[in-house]
Amino acid sequence: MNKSLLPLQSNCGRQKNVIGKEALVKLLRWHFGHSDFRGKQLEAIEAGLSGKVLYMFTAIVYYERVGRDCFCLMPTGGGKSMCYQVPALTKPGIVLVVSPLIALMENQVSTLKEKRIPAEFLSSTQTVQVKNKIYEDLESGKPAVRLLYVTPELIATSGFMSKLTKIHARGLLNLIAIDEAHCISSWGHDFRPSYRKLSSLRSHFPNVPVLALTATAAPKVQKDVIESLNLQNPLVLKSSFNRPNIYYEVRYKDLLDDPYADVCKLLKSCGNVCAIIYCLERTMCDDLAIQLTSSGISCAVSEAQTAVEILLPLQDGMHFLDSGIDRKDVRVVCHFNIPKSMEGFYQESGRAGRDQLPSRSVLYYGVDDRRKMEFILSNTKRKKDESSSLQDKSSKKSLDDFKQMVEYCEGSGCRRKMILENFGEMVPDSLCEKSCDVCKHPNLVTSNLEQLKTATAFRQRTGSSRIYMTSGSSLNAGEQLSEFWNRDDEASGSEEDISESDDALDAAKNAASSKTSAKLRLQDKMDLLQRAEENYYQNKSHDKQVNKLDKNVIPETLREGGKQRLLNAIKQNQQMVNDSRIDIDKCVVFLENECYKKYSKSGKSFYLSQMASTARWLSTAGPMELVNKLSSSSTAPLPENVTSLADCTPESSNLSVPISAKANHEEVHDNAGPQDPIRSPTSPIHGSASAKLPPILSFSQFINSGKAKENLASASKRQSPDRGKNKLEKRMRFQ
Ligand SMILES: Nc1ncnc2c1ncn2[C@@H]1O[C@H](COP(=O)(O)OP(=O)(O)OP(=O)(O)O)[C@@H](O)[C@H]1O
Ligand SMILES: [Mg+2]
Repeated sequence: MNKSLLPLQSNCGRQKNVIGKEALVKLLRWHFGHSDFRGKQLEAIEAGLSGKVLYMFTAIVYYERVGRDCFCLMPTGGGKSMCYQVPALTKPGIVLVVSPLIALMENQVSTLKEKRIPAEFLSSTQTVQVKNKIYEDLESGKPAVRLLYVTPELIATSGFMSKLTKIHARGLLNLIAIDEAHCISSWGHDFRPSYRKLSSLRSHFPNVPVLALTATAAPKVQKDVIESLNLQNPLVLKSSFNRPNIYYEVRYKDLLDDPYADVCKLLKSCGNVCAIIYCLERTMCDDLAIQLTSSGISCAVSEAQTAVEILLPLQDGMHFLDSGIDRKDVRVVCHFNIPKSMEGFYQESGRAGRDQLPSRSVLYYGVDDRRKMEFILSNTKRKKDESSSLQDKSSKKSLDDFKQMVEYCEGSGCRRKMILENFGEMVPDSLCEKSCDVCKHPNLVTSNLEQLKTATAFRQRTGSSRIYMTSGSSLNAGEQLSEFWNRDDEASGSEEDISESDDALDAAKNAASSKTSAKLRLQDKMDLLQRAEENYYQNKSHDKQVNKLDKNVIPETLREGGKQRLLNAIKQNQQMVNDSRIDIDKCVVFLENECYKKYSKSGKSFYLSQMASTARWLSTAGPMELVNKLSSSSTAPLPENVTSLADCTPESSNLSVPISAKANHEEVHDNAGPQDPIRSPTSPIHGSASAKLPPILSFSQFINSGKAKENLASASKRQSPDRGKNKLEKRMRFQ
């Protein structure tokens, strides 16, 4: 059916409730196909349309306003958009919608256009012609557009404000909707400084109702939003935050043999569904992507979001998050690391089941993740406190917020209740109806929590925490690709320097809290880390309770998945693809083998991290960088008989690539001589001889060799004026 706008009321402003409920429901059905309003939608719509209100603007100027300011709190997927889209259909003129994301605006505008509702957005991504056309329409005196989406940045420009003022002067600005209004509050989890500028809207257009919408329920945020937007006597509407169609569950990483495998199993058991996995770091996403791919699950690492996500299945190569597609049928949302706050967790898990069908939220909780996050947050707080004489309220809040998340994971009460109470909603125990793991399997959860306690206590006693290291995610030209750390980082208090050993953690925490220890000497840090590593290896063999030896096995399927990933990374890199000197397959085999050789003893996490870093590096490096890397990695070439990816197993090649230790690089260079590593017959790619290289260093050996080297270097530095050069560009991270 060819829909057109329903006949509109043009007599608004002179009577109370300009357009009645029936007419609004009719509009809803006609344009959006929904049978009735949900939650507080109708009240929010009516607030904006309600009868004339007389306001005193200054001591002597009075003005009339049709409609009332409104603060509307509705859960994710609750239908907030309808609260400003329906009013746009009730009378000529425009509804201005401020939205934080261009992708969101584009998505909503195209959906509205499909429904033949005239909507446009203005953003930096559009051509001048398109923008001019929109402006022409707005200035025409009878604009066709009903919904105009803009960014907060545009509101701050004088050019746009003067255009808006003209529209308003002609009586055509009907409503100002501020979507995701929590972005204005520094208490919120998504603060956007540009939102602060929106406070000017209320004073510029005192008689236009403002509708602030958010799914962030913290009372502090609500107060802050209302004050910052300067809402006048707003109608405050709050819907329940309960998402009855989401089943909440926590899985304990420390009790799982392999959390990666568990995610794969979980997703496979759900069938061919759309899912999102949130991780704390991109490297972990990369690791997961490798695991999922090798398990036959199609996935992609999201580039667009600050939160790193993995999506499946890929639909015609379309990443729905990156393209801003608002999918309603996400069935599973996993958090592979504990989120920073309940607000963030609620928002992200709330992406599941926006179509109201049964869905799952699964949070993988690990004690190590918790410690890492605590360290990051206290370190951030320390830095902020040091750099500002004023107490930083937001960093203290971050720590408190995180505590609530820990309680969610470690508590034995109903998860749903916990979420809702966190948002100030008191609910009866019966509300959950066994739709969280605690209510459904109380005995199992209690036993898991007991085991978790025992395992944690055991590890505390024995100091058997693991140290996970990954390479830095952004490598500058000239930096070496390495799993170890940047020794120059020691004074920076980098958020990435996390110790997992209790000893080391305590020391690191102390470092975070005391000013003097902020300058913790590199030597101390190394000692701590070395001790942690020794503890780890000592205890590993006795660690019968948490037997994780099988974690170190790197199966062939994983290796094949990894090679495929490296191959894809090179293929993304046009320079490499177009360089006829490069034999891509052989490069892939060589690089994967390099990672395998180095990490087959240390474990899967080490291997995956290095593979992920290599893939990232490959996707952007130039051909010469690849040449340099191969030549500096080893003189050991691929055996001549290696012609395919499958040929190159550890047994079939004699590669041993100690790129982690600079000492070895230098030795290798000396042996290799200045050859072109690609063309040379003895190059890693085309060569045939296989040189015996020094053994792979353990972390302790590396440190000791580093110390020896440092002593040598400092002796030579004392003689050389060129101090500060040739620093080891190494970076360490714990995951
Ligand atoms: N009255 C209604 N009846 C049925 N479905 C509705 C109704 N109102 C909205 N919806 C549907 O609910 C879904 C979510 O709507 P919307 O995107 O507006 O939610 P939201 O509150 O803005 O969520 P978020 O916080 O994620 O932005 C959409 O698919 C929408 O079509
Ligand atoms: Mg929305």
